[in-house]
Amino acid sequence: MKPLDPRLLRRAKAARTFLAGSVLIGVATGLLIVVQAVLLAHGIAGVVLRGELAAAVVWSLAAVIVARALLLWLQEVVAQRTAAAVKSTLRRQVLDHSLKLGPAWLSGERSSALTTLLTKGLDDLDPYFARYLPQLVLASTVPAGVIGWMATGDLLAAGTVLVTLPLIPIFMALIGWVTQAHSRRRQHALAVLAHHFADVVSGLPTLKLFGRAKSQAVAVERVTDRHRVASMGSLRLAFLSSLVLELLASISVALVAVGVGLRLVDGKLGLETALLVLILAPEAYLPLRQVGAQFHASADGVAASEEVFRVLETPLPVLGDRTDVPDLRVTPLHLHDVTVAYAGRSTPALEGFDLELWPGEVVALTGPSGAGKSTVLAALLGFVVPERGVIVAAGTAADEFDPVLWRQQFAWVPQRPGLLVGSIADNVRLGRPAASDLQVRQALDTAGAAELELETAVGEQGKLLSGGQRRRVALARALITDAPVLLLDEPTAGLDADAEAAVVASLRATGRTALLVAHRPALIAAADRVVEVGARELVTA
Ligand SMILES: Nc1ncnc2c1ncn2[C@@H]1O[C@H](COP(=O)(O)OP(=O)(O)OP(=O)(O)O)[C@@H](O)[C@H]1O
Repeated sequence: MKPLDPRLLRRAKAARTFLAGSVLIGVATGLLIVVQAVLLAHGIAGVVLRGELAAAVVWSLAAVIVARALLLWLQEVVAQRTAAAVKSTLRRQVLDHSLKLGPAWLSGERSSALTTLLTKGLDDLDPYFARYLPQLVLASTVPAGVIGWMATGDLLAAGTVLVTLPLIPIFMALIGWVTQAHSRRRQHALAVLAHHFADVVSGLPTLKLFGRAKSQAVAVERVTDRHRVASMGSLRLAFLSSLVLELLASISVALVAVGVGLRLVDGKLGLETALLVLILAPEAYLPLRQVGAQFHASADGVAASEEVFRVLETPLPVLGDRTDVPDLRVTPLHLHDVTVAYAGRSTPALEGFDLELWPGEVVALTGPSGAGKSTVLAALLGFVVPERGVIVAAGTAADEFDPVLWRQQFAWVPQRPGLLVGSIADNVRLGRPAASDLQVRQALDTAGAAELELETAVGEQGKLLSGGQRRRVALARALITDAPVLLLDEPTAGLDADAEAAVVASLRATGRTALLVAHRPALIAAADRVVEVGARELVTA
């Protein structure tokens, strides 16, 4: 684990400003430490040798202490604000990047692990900014100033500190290697715990039905235990390494003290200089020791930020930028030899697929489960990039167009439509935010959802609605757009025969081009053409 990840500075502007501010505060703190030691040594020597304590020394000492307290407060305030700014910057960047990587990438990630990373994971960066980084700056500024000043009074003591001081970073680096592995293990254990828990909670009704709820409780216990063991391991390591660093620093200070004491007795060193060296010696080691201690507190945050960079460094697909997207109301679409392979799969999900989609026609895609029907829709929407083959509109490959403008040509109802918390009307309006209540009502009626009230709550992921109702709300959301092509993945699943017939009739009445993934005979029969995915041949209905 690097003491300071340059990517953090590169990605978050707030971190750069903070580091610059910390260096200024670090230099000022170093100066104040030396001034404080000089004043203390002068004051104590005055009392011991002359029996007097100058008021100027007392007041100056008080001023230095107040100034140090103010610097500490300033550092804390700036650090907390920086941590908040960096976390929100990283969160925004990860969300933006995930959106650009698209649904195909997201489906390969564990959403619960990503959620944990963006919430609790990044919160672990607080101690990194509030404690570790300021201490790291102090560790690289204060010892230099302190040793330099010591050298002006006692070269031998300064030499002793100079020789023993590097031992601390060497031990810290050794401990760092071990800590890194521990932190990764802990982050992994936390991610496993998060998605295991999320899976169990979402599957609780099924588990109860099959009488497996108790055994899952045992599994959750096991995963929790693994997280506990990993956390305890990290704590053990933190305590042990603090012990080692404290011991090293104490022995080093003792070495300096013995030398100073002997020379003081021999009369080779004045009392004031000896006091100055004795006061300053621990100050040289303190920032390094503290850095070691804070390193553990922030290791989890750094591990989380590494995970963030893994996401941010996932290369984005090359996106087209042409804005002259043809109007698919009048332009046919051609899919030629389209082959799509998902990462980590040995066989392509869709192989050598050909299709012509003419304006206004209703085409049904059929084929066995897993044949690649949904993948055809994903390829049209640009969510997956074909490994081979091309999608062409008006003589131009679809991937040359700006994807946002290209997708405006389509309205999509996926197999599992994502509904947001809010009312039915809110969800339908996602298709056209300015739609009036009347237009929302009409879209719902056309989608066969006449019985649904506009203000009915849909709940999280549409959980307050039945499966069929969710699909019809999603269908209404697609219909209310003015997209010329409808891509509908089993739009009538969960509907009874009458409702299905009504939906099919109203789909036709819109006059738009529709590509339907269809299993049910009524839907297949209603299409102008049926294309079997996986068969590479067109069947006319
Ligand atoms: N994100 C993904 N990552 C890896 N493999 C995937 C992904 N999505 C789909 N697949 C695989 O690609 C193949 C085609 O999937 P697709 O969903 O297109 O099939 P489908 O014909 O729509 O199936 P169904 O009728 O069951 O919905 C399947 O073998 C599936 O396991």
